[in-house]
Amino acid sequence: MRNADAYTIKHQSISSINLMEKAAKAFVKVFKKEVSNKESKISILCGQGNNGGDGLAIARLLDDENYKNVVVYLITFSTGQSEDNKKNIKRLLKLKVPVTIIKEAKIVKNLQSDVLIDAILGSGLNKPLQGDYATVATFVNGLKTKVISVDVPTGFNSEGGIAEKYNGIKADLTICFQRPKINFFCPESVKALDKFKVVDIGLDENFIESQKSEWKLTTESEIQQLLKPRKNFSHKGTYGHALLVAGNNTTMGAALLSASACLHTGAGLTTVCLPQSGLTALNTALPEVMALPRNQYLAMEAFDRFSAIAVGPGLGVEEENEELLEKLVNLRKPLVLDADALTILSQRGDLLYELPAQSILTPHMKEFDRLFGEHKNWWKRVETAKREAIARDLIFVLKNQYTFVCLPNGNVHINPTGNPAMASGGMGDVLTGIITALVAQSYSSADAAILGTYLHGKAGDELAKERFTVSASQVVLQIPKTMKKLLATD
Ligand SMILES: NC(=O)C1=CN([C@@H]2O[C@H](COP(=O)(O)OP(=O)(O)OC[C@H]3O[C@@H](n4cnc5c(N)ncnc54)[C@H](O)[C@@H]3O)[C@@H](O)[C@H]2O)[C@@H](O)CC1
Repeated sequence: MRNADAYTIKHQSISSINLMEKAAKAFVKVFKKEVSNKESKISILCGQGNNGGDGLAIARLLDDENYKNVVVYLITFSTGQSEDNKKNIKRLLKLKVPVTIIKEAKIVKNLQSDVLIDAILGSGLNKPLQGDYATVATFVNGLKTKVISVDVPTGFNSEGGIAEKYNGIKADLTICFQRPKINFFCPESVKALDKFKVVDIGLDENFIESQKSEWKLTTESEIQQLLKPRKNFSHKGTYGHALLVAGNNTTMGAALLSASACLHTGAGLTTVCLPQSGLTALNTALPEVMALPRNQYLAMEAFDRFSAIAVGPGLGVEEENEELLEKLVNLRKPLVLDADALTILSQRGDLLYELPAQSILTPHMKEFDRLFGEHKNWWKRVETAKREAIARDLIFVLKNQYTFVCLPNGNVHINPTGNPAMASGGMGDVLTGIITALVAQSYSSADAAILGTYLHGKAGDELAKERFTVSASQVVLQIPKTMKKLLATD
């Protein structure tokens, strides 16, 4: 963003002070919707850098908008002051907005306001908060006032691991400029923010897009371009034959959910390789789906006819399933590996390192750590996934509210869809079914992982608009509607 900032200033003949003005305007536009009462008591805490400069410009713009009780507190714990900060203080001092200089943290302890705007430190943070800065953050967090941060909460680093003992400001809302910070997508960010909104401040988009970055936030238009419509004169053979090796006596539901997701995501044919005890349930619940009984007579030739094979949902970790997984790995065709298949792999390092290229692994945090060891935080976990994806030509779908899809080319696609209403059993089985259906329909492993993850979350988001919780079966039935809508708006 700093490069984009500099590029925009140079190539669009916009001065840095005007860019700051644009950022402040974009902030105020969202702020007005969040805090519509013009009588609200608003305290703005400003630092001495450009984040503080934004805060000063915001104070002036809120005054223009007739917010009647705006008070600015200028934090002067450091010696330097940025040029644009100086310019904005001059502009502000022409108005009647009260400005108090803060030399000691204790003044913040008793601030009386309805809303506090945090513009102390932004993306310029270069070390953890210490001394008075840390004390101010502690006092702000104790105020029980709604806190809205400018660009990033004070003390929160935009990239890299989030400290286990975060000591910065906890914001109710962060209004962030142009692009979300990568750390917003790590679960540990809950220590620093409840939600964030990204506002366009007019940085050069072509330049941003041209910048090399391994981080890609999946967008709806990319998904619309990936998604292939059904073809004229097509038939079931056109859309592949998916196999799910799944289910066990007490976990047959996982196999059914996966198979149902596969069917509804458009695989031409779906077969489940399951124990005899699941046949009645499968035939009753999903008459469209075929069965391949999983017993001692199962020959590996039976696996030749499938265009995609997933293994793991509700499989069980018994010896015979471990042997079957080994045989599947030895077929040397890409696999989709989930749940118990991942558990088996975590005990069979030899198999893990023999996985066929382009296989897709869909672990949640615990499954991932069982495979590759404990990780201190999500940043480190994603680093490992990136490294393993590159080294072994694998795709990792690291499940989380914002799932990270790590590809063999080193890119990490952050999936923006999905929500807490979906946090319930069976969701992972559904995701496996969706991804497998896409592989069966000839999507590359990378595209199937990116697209499948997006569709899964998007279907859940559509359902969550009207529901407190969303079940896995509901997501399955929503998938065809979600796909249709995405194509319709293309
Ligand atoms: N393209 C962009 O990203 C734009 C950024 N703007 C604003 O500029 C901000 C970045 O401004 P700056 O680079 O001036 O940096 P900040 O305002 O975030 O920080 C100011 C200075 O504080 C010092 N500092 C860092 N960590 C500290 C710590 N732990 N304790 C005490 N002092 C510390 C550093 O020397 C830093 O330069 C953004 O967050 C955003 O609010 C906007 O004004 C316009 C456009």
